[in-house]
This record gives sequence, C-alpha cells and structure tokens, in this order.
Amino acid sequence: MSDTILVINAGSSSIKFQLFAIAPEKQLDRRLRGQIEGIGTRPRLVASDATGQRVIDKVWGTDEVGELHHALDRLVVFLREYVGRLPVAVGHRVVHGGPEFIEPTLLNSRVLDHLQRFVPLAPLHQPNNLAPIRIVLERQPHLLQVACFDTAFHRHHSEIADRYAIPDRFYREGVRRYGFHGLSYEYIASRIPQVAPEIGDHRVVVAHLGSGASMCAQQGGKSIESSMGFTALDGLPMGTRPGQIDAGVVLYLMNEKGMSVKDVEHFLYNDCGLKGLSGISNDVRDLLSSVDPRAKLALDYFAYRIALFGGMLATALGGIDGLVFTAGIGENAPAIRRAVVARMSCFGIELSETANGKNQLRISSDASRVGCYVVPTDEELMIARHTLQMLQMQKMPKEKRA
Ligand SMILES: Nc1ncnc2c1ncn2[C@@H]1O[C@H](COP(=O)(O)OP(=O)(O)O)[C@@H](O)[C@H]1O
Ligand SMILES: CC(=O)OP(=O)(O)O
Ligand SMILES: [Mg+2]
Repeated sequence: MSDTILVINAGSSSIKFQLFAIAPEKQLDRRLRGQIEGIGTRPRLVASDATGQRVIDKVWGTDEVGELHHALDRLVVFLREYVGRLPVAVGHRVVHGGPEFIEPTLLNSRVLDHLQRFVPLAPLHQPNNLAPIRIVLERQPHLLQVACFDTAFHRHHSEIADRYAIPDRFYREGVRRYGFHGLSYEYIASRIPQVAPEIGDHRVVVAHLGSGASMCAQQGGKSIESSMGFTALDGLPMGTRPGQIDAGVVLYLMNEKGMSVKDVEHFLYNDCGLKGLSGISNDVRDLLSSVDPRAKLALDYFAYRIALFGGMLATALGGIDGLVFTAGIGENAPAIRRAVVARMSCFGIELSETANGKNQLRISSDASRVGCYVVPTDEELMIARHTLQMLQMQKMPKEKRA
C-alpha cells in the first residue's frame, strides 16, 4: 500500500479528516474522508471511502464523547482499525498564525508553544487545532506534522489593508488585519483557472459562507483584501458571531451591563450572528424552513451584509469580474445566493435561476457582465498539498531546500 498523508481540520464542535495516498507521480489520491461531528451534543463519526461508500457511521453518548480529546481517541482507534498503518505525515489546519507564520510550518514542541500564544485571538478554534498536534507529538514524536494556517494566504496584503487606525506600537506587536479561511481561498484560487478560465487573472470576490463566514478579494490568485481582521469575529455576520460591530457596543456591554471580559467574549463568539438575531437557530437550513419573521430578518441581514462587503471588496480591486460562492451555505443555499446577487445587481451581476437552483458551477445568466460561480471548497486537499510539499522538501539534501 502507498504512503499516506492524514489531514485533520479540528473545528469548534467537529473534527474533519481526510486520508490521501501519495501516488507514484506524487499525486494525491483521496482514500478516506469523514468527520466526528456534534462533540458534546450528538457525537457521531461518519466516513466514506474514495468511491463515496460509507465505511463507518457510529453514534456515541455525550458521556462517552463529551470533549474533543475523547473524539480524537475514537478517531485514532478507527484509523488504526481501518487503515492499519501510520501515515507518513499529518497536516493540520491552524486558524491563527499571527504575524510570523506566513507559510506552512513543520511542527515541533517549540512551534506548538508559540502557536499556543494565539489562543486568545481565536478562542473558538486555536485550542482545538492544537490539541491533535499535541497528542501526535506525545505519542508519535517522529511523525512529520505540518501546520497550515488560515491567515497565511492573506499575509501579503498591502500595508494599508493590514492596518487598523490605532497607534503603530500595536501594529508592531501584532494587532493587524489578518483575515481567515485562507486555505479555502487558496484552494478556490487554484481552481479558478480550471473552472472559470474566462475570469482568469481578473478581479474576483470570493464568499466563503460556512459556520464562520468571510469574503476575500483576489487578483491573479492572490489575496488583496479580506472582510475579517485581527480575529474571526470581524466582517460578515456568522452562525453565532455578529461580524463587524461598533467597538462602542462592547464598551456599552461592559460599562452599562456589567458584563465581564469573559462574558463578552462568550457572547460575541456564541450568542450573536444568525442565532442571536433570529432567536431561533444558527443553521441557515432551519432559518430557510421557518415562517417566523425573525428568521426572515436574520437571512435578509445576512444577504445584505454579504452584498455590502462585496461592494467594499470590489472597491479594493478597482472593479469586479467574478463572484464565487463556496462553503456549506455558499455551495448549497440558492436562496441566499439569489438574495445577495439581487443586492449586487448594480455591478452587472445577474443569475440564471435554473443554474442557481441546481447549484451549478456557473450560475450567472448569459447576459451577466460579471461571471458568478459555485465552487466547492476543499481545505483538506489544500493542507495535503502543502504537507506533501513539506515532505518532499525534507527528503531533499539540506543545501537544495528553498
Ligand atoms: N443545504 C443547505 N442549505 C443551506 N445551508 C446549508 C446547507 N447545508 C449546509 N448548510 C450550512 O452550512 C453551514 C456549515 O458550513 P461548513 O462550511 O461545513 O462550515 P464549517 O466547516 O465551518 O463547520 C451550516 O451551519 C449550515 O447553515
Ligand atoms: C476562521 C473561521 O471562522 O473558521 P470556521 O468557519 O471553521 O469557523
Ligand atoms: Mg469551516
């Protein structure tokens, strides 16, 4: 059997994983993809093989898999039974790389300690991203592990895009507009020449709409600007996060409502966004099927803000030639895409109702000046590509490494 690369994308309540075989010509062959979702609520492991055939579907009680490390233990047992042998490398999604980590990085305990410092900047993600790295380091210290950062793809933004209007000393210590979902955007950038050659090197706005949501202005496969900033709280409203909010609201909550720093942090990461606004759910599927006017308000707000940020990013690019939707909502919710594009019609974007209704790759009408697309993202494949590159670099003699 060929060597394999295991990819782990540990989120706030799920662990997504994929296993890739390294084919002889150094191609990546997907062998297994799955996730443990509902950790702490309804823990369930599902995985499928390369043909899409389910190889496991297992449910546990919350008393058995209440926390991330329980889920990791279960994942190790499953992989040991199903795959039988160790991968040659493990690639991880790490949400925050701070100012220093601008490319995929080989992991060791020193790097891990450094990444631990960014936990306060991504409290929902970073601890869960780092937990599996620590476990592998403890149990298999010689196994090559690579951290791939959500922030890295945006690290070449211009200085003007990277700053807040605060004194320079804060910028120097790392208070910057990082941007996130970079692995997803990097993957989409790699797909655009194949799926939409007509927008090739032009000005593209990509909307990654999942549990977390953000948008990215790209040109020539590079990120120019992002809707997110220092943390993954900024920009678009999300399932449970408010997106852009006046800092004065935070001061009000603390000064007038007596909320502590921890209270405010919990509130902003868990109780706002679509969930807070609707009072119903953070899941777009629930809101779309609800007749409650608060669900409609939340969805209208979501589409309105996506269109507003679309305008902002089009300005950063000096115009727009393509609009791409991706991630859970972007790939599967025609009604959201319709509402966004209706608000962006001033840019010359028009949908084909039929194509949009079927989640087709190209969803703009023939008359549309701007091409509009649905491109499924694959953060795990992007991580596997980076990990393979790192593996190959490690095999090179030291003097030949870049
Ligand atoms: N068919 C669908 N229609 C509308 N929204 C959907 C659909 N399928 C998934 N979603 C939305 O996608 C979100 C998850 O997106 P995903 O990209 O998987 O997020 P993450 O990777 O950040 O957990 C869910 O919260 C849900 O609202
Ligand atoms: C950065 C971020 O918001 O990630 P996710 O969408 O996985 O929550
Ligand atoms: Mg995600």
